[in-house]
Amino acid sequence: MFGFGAKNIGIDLGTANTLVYVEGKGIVLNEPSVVAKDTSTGDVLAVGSEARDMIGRTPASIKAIRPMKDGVIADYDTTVAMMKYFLQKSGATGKPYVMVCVPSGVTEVEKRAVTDATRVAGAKDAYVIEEPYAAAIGAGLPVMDPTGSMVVDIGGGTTDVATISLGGIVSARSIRMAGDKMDEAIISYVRQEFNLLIGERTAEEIKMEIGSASVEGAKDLGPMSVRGRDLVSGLPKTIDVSGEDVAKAVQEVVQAIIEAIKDTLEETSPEIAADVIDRGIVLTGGGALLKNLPGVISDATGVPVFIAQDPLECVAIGTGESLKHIELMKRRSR
Ligand SMILES: Nc1ncnc2c1ncn2[C@@H]1O[C@H](COP(=O)(O)OP(=O)(O)OP(=O)(O)O)[C@@H](O)[C@H]1O
Repeated sequence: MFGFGAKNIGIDLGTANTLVYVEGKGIVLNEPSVVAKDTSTGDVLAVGSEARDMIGRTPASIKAIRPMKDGVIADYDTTVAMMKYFLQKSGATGKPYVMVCVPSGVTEVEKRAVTDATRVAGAKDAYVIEEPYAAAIGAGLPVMDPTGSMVVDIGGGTTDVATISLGGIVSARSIRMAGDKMDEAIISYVRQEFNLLIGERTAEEIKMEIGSASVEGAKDLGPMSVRGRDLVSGLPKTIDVSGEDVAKAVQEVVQAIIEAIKDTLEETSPEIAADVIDRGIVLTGGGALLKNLPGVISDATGVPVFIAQDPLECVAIGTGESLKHIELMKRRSR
């Protein structure tokens, strides 16, 4: 922990993870977007990693809450409590100006909820930046050049697809299909195929370890031993899940991501489409790490696909970089 005056701050307020970027310092905090609360008093008991470890393991008197859902605020008061904690933990002592990213295509009401929550959490003032734009900056794409770039940010709650040129978004799509939906799909697949009930943390671990975007490419992945509760006997049970099982489970989400990319490409001008073919599509966000995803997207679109360096940090880095233009951003987001 360290203290600093009112420096500008960038926050990637994600459905799965929140990252805080302090101007001049870089990323100083990266924690799960989870809050544990006492259900009777409403008191906050833990935030971040400590609270995440409680998911699925809390007694009736404690609830582990993920206050963001599908990229937007689902529980306002809990989001404020979480942001306040993260700002303090990042060492913010004065009242900073804060830039927060939001998925493209969110409503004005959803945007206002984010800026209000940030002010209530301690910001002097708050502004928003669109997530795919921040992701593109963080991935090092030439956003200001007269050349088209395409970025696909696959987070926990949303997949944001955008083409960018000359400092602005040319076309964009945001779908509420990303990492969380993959976890849900794995939970229902395991329930249907194996009569086994597993928790969301387990599903996420399975996805990260043996998840694959292509069934073909999953042959060498797994098997992985998975523990849960047998739906018939009600008792704990261990089963083996194969990479192909997981690939089949996440197919619907992968196809939805591909459709969003195709739709966005179809909407762009021939010049930008040509630039994207030349330069390729860049993937950011934690979902970009799903095995075989670049190959599957490339096969479906005919465009080369790359994963950005540090995909989980691109949005936070881009939000932080955009603080350099905070005066312009203030005018733009008004
Ligand atoms: N190796 C991996 N394979 C597959 N998925 C992964 C991997 N690592 C992380 N993820 C997934 O990435 C998601 C989190 O990514 P990220 O932190 O970019 O999202 P976020 O910014 O919190 O969400 P959003 O942008 O929707 O608000 C989670 O669903 C997580 O399970």
